[in-house]
Amino acid sequence: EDGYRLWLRYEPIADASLAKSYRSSIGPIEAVATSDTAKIALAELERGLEGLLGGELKRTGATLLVGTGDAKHIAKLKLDLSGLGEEGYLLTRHKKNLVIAANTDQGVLYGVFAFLRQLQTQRPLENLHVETSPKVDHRLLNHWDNLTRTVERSMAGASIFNWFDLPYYVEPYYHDYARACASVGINGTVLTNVNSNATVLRPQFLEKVAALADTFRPYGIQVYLTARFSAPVEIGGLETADPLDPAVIEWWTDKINEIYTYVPDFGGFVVKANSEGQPGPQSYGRDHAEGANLLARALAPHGGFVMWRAFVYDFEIKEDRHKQAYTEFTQLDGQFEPNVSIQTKNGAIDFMPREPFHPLFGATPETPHTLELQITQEYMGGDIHLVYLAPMWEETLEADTFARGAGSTVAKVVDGSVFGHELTAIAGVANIGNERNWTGHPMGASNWYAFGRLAWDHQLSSQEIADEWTRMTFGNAPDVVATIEEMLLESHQTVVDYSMPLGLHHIMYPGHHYGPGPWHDQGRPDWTSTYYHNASEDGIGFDRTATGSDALGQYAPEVVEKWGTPESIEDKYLLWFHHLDWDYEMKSGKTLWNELCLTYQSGVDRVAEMGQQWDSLQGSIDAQRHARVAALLKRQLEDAKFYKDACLAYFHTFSQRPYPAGVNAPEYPLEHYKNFELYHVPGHPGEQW
Ligand SMILES: CO[C@H]1[C@H](O)[C@@H](O)[C@H](O)O[C@@H]1C(=O)O
Repeated sequence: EDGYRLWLRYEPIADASLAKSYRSSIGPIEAVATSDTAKIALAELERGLEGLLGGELKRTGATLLVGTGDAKHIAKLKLDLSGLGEEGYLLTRHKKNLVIAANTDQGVLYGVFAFLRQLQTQRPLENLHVETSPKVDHRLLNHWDNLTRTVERSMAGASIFNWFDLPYYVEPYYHDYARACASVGINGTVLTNVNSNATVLRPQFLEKVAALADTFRPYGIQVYLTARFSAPVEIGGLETADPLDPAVIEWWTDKINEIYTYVPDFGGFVVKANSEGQPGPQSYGRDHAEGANLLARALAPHGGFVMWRAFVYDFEIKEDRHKQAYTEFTQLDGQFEPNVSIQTKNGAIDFMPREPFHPLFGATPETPHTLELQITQEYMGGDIHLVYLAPMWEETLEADTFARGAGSTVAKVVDGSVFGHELTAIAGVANIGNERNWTGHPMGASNWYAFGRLAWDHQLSSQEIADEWTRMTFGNAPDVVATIEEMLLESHQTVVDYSMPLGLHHIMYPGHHYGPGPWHDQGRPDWTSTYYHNASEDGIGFDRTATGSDALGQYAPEVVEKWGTPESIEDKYLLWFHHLDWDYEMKSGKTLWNELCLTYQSGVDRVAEMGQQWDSLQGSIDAQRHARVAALLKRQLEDAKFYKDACLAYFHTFSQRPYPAGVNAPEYPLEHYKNFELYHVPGHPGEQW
């Protein structure tokens, strides 16, 4: 399977004159490789150059100088590496020599990947000067992987972590996973699902965790786990998990000390507490801070930290779900230990195709936030639909919270600069499994790649990242690059348009979350589609202004002003905050009903166009990957039509207005879509085993 190599393909550079010029700039490598990390870096560099340019004998340039500032051959260059920190690197030219330098071997490894990326994307080396260090310290994948190897919400096969064979057998592909992560700067991985039980904390499993940690360490990847709050009861034999109970405190302290005997550089925990049925401190009349601090205090002496999730809503429904996290966490600001970060999804509901940024960003000056993004496409077609997510992440990162005046973007809250936080982290829920190409959809790898790149530098644009990934993955032929880039960059808006346009949300089919279910009433409002779209003869949309749930009131006044009226808010968030008449006149001059129909239709049309664009690349891309994407685009087109038809057929029962010209009316009556329960999805990826 050709996709296995991801973006690290190192195919020979096809352009002969470019290859020649590279060969004349890059000669033998001078490096000191004593640590495992340095050895990996050197091997990667040799492998990359060999693949891209051919063996060393073909290269005629001056010595490529690689190493840390204290190595003799680097020290004598007198480079200023003072701004690079622990992980940054410098790519530069010193007289005739090209240089890859850093303060640590880890920085050198990142520098090597970056240097190879220059060649893979065919950038000139004449004036090479790249100096960069990560804006966020902890850049993690979160695996929603269960110990049984099922994966929640991902469709790319079973979990890559083979808990059955560990620690005896360490799969060679763990190295490939770590290498891919390191190549984009990911430096942490949470091995277990936030919904996991406590089993992984048993000694027999800690041995397995240690084997993985040992494998990942030379790639600069720290291992983290999820901590089930009721572990002291489940595996510790205690009667309570009350975070203030001395026996509980002692149990966690011992457990954490024990973990560090297995994994001396263990990163810490992610915790889902008092959410969707998970146990938590509130089960004992305590609050999130008391729960988080229990773990944080025991981790602190070892340097670990806690990512306490803000994705909280529980069986007792208190208010618009949009508001709950803000209500609970703003009250606790200032009460968390310094090694606690609140892990907050990009939006306040749940990884919808598009969400306005979460109002918690900027609202807890004393407590840092780990931004949680979803790389897996839970509500966006799983590993079947082509959706490049970086534009969506960019939208969140660039959103202005106004917490300390204009320019207090979510990115700057997360990177610590708005409130001066030291602890900075960003997490992405992984989309990989044991599919031979890791992600199922060959284009899904673009999201793994983009996550790492953005976590390192949130100022990179989604366009730049798409360009890099496309060149590295499919080659530099201009038509291939231009076509794929356009497909990628428009794909997120496309999925929004054919599924939940104009600020609609949470109207997916329950369970598998793959297809539409706007008619669904699940007996509790926070899970029910009809609650979120609120369609009736009177119109559609969720009034979250002061006349409604007033979730809008949780944002800064500047945001309230912008989003507070249907006239001033961007169309893309309109129905998220406003309930409007079907005949409401949109900015385009069309009625809301007509605009809704036309937007759904344009999403479908765009998928059809993507199919044609992809067909035009036949012969320019290897047959295997071409065929797979072509086949998936066919299914995506069917699905997009189904989504549109089901939603329009349903909304039409309320609007009772004709379909505007240019919109294909649903093929079947509403019942057809309602009865299509499983929607080609064999079970649902949320299943717990
Ligand atoms: C891991 O559980 C997930 C769950 O599958 C998903 O449907 C939900 O919306 O979000 C949860 C969460 O983020 O905790």
